[in-house]
Amino acid sequence: MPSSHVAKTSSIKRKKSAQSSRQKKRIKLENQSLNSLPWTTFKRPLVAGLDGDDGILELEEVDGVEVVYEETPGGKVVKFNVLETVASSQREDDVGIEPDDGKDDSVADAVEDSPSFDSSLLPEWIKFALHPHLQNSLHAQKFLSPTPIQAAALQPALSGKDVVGVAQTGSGKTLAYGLPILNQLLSQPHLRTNEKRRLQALILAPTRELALQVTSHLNACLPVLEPKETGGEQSARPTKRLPLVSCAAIVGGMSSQKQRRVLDRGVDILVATPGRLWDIMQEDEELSEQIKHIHFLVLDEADRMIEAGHFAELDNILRLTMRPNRNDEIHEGAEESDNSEESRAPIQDGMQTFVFSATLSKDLQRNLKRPKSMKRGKKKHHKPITTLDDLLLRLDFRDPEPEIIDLSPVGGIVSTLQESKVECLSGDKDAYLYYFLLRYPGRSLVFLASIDGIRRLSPILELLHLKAFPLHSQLEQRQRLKNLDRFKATPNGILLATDIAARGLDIPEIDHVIHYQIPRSADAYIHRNGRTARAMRKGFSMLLCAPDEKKILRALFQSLERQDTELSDLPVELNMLDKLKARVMLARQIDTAQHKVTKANHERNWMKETAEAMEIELDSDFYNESDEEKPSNNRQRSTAAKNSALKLELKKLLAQPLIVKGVSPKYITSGSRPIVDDILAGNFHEAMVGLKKSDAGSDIIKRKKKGNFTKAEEEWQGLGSS
Ligand SMILES: Nc1ncnc2c1ncn2[C@@H]1O[C@H](COP(=O)(O)OP(=O)(O)OP(=O)(O)O)[C@@H](O)[C@H]1O
Repeated sequence: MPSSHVAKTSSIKRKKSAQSSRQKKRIKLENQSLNSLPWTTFKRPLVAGLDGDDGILELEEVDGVEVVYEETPGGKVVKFNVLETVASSQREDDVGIEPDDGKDDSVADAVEDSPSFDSSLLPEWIKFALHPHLQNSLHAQKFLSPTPIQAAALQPALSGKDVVGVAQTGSGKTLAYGLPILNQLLSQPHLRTNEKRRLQALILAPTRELALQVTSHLNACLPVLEPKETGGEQSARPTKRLPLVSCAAIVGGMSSQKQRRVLDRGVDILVATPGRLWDIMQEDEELSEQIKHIHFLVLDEADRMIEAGHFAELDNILRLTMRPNRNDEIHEGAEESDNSEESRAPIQDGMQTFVFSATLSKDLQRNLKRPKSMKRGKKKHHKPITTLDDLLLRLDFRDPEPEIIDLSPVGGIVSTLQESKVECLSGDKDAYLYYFLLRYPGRSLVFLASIDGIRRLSPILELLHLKAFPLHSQLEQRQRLKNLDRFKATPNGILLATDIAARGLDIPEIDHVIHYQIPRSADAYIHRNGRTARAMRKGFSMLLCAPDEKKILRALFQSLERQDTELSDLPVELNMLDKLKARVMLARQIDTAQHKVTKANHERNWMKETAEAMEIELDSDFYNESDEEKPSNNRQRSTAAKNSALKLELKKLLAQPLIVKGVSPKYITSGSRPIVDDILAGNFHEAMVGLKKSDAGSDIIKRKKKGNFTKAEEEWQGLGSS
C-alpha cells in the first residue's frame, strides 16, 4: 500500500471491540476482499496536522469490518468480514463520491429523497427547468442567476446539441457543461436499479489540480444524502445511502489502487487527466469498453492538453469515442490503432460532445462550422495530431452543426481585471516584487518562467518574512496539493508557480497575479490573469518587464490585437524602493552563503558514502582537506559567523520602519506629508509609514486624469469592492 494511502485498520479493530457481543451475534457477516471493503476517506483538518504526517496525502478508513485470522493448511490467512447492515456514507472529498457495489436496497430510498423546489426562488434559472436537486444546490451556493456562458450554453446542451464554448476565465464554464450532464443523470431511470453503474460521462482536463477541482465543483451540486437511521436495535447505526450520481477523479500522483477501486465499483462521471486514464485503461478492458458507450464527452481547457504533451494518450482515448466509420476516416494513413478491432464495436450514437476553453482561435471555430465533408477531405492528408485544430477536427461530433458560443472578450480582457506593468532592470525585479507585496497586501500568485527561478526566489521571500509557497511540476503531488491548501488558508499568502497553475485553477480570492517574466504566449497571459478577477470579482495583474523583454511584450499584445501602451504603469515610491533593495541584497547574500555550505556538505557526504559503499579508501588528502571543512574547524566557523552577521544585519533592517520621504514619525502633524489624519481615520499603511492603505487598482486610477482612462479602467471604477 503506498505511503500516501494508508488504511486505518487499527481504528477498525477498536471500533469493533467497542460493540457489544450481543449486537455482533445478530449481525450477519459477509466475507469480502480488501478492495471491495466500504472504504471512505478519513476527514482531516485542511492545514493543521499537515506537518509531521510523513507526507500522507490521504487516509481512508473502513467502518463495520471485522479482521479475522484463519488458520489454513497454507498458514494464517486474513479475512475481512463486513457487517451486512452497516455501511458508511459514500461521499468523498476531493476525489469525488465513491460509489458502492449497488447491492444495497437503499437505492430506492435515495431516489425517494428527490426534493421539490420552489422555482420562484430562482427566477433566472426557471427556463432551464433543472432537476430540483440542482436548483436546490444552486440556491444553497447562492448562484442566483446563470453566468453569461451558462445562460448561452445550457439551452442547446440540455436539448442534446454538441457545444463548443469559449468564455473568459472564471466565468463559470464548469457548470455550463456540468449542469446539463448532472441534469440528465439525475433524471435517469438507472438510479432506480441496483445494477453496477456504467460510465455515462467522461471529462478530460489537462492538469491534476483542475480535474480534482472539477470533481469537487460537480459534487458540490449533488445532494448530500445523510445516512439513514434505522429503527429498533440498530438505531445507533446509519444505513448506507448511495449517491444519486457518482463523480470521481482519476489523476496521476495519487493512489492508483484507490482509483481502481472506485472504478471497480462503478461511477457515472469520470474526471480524468489523459495520462493516468490511459495508464489505467491499458489494464482495464472494461473501462475502455465503457468509454465507447458514454453519453457525454467533455474536453475542458482542450488547448492546454495539447501543450501538456498528452497527444498520444488523448488521441487513443478519443478514438474509442468515435463511430467506427469516422475512426477509419480520421486515421486513414495514420498508424494502426492498438484498439482497431475493438473500435468496431457499436458506439453510443447519442453521445454529446462539449469543448470548453477561455481561448480557442476564431479560425478554429470557423473550421468547426464547416460542413463535415470538407473537414474529412482535408483530414485525409493529415499527419498525426500536433495542434489543437487537429485535435478538435478529429472529434466525432455527432451533431452536424455543433453550437459554437464565443463570449470571449476582445483581447482577452476580463472587465473586472485591472492590468499594469512595471518597467525595471532584471536584477531589480525581486525588489519591485517585494515592494508590491508589502505595499498591497493580499493573496498573490506570482508566475515565473522556470522552476529554477522559483527555487531561487522562494528562500529569499522567506528570509524577508513573507509567506511564499512553491508550485511546480517537480514537486510531488502531495506537496503540490499541500502547498495549494496552505496558500488558500494563508491571508496575504504568495504562490510562486510555473504555468502549471495558469489554467483552470479556481482559488477563491486571489487579489493579484504577477508575471515575473513576460508569459510565453498570449493564451498564457490570458489564463494566468484569469486566476484573479473571477466570477465578477475585482482583480489586479502586474507585469515585470525588463528592457530586453519589451519587444516580446509588444508582440504579445499585437497577437491580442492590443497595444502594450494600454498597460498602465504602477506608481512606485522610489525612496521606499531603495530601502527594500538593501533588504533584498542581504537576503540574496545570506541565501547564496547558505547554499554554498549546504552544497559543500552534500558533496563531502556523498563522496564519503560512495567510498564506503564501494569499499574504497579515499586519499588522506580528502580527509585532510575535508577535515578543514568540519563544523568544528576554523573555516567553517568563520563562514557560520559571516552568515550570522548577515542575518543579524537583515534582522535589524527588517525591524526598521519603512518611512516615506517627507514624513516625520516623531512629529506626525508636521513634515511635508502629515500623517495624523490617516492615523486617526485608521487609514494608514501598517508596513509603510506615510502611505495610506489602498489597493493597486485604485492607485492607478487615482494617478490618471479624467478622460485618460481605458475602457476597462472605466468599467473597473464602476464595480464595487471585491
Ligand atoms: N451561476 C453562478 N453564479 C455565481 N458564481 C458562479 C456561478 N457559476 C459558477 N460560479 C463560480 O464562479 C467561479 C468560476 O467558475 P469556473 O471555475 O467554472 O470558471 P471557468 O470559466 O471554468 O474558469 P477558467 O477558464 O479559469 O477555468 C467558481 O468559483 C464558481 O463556483
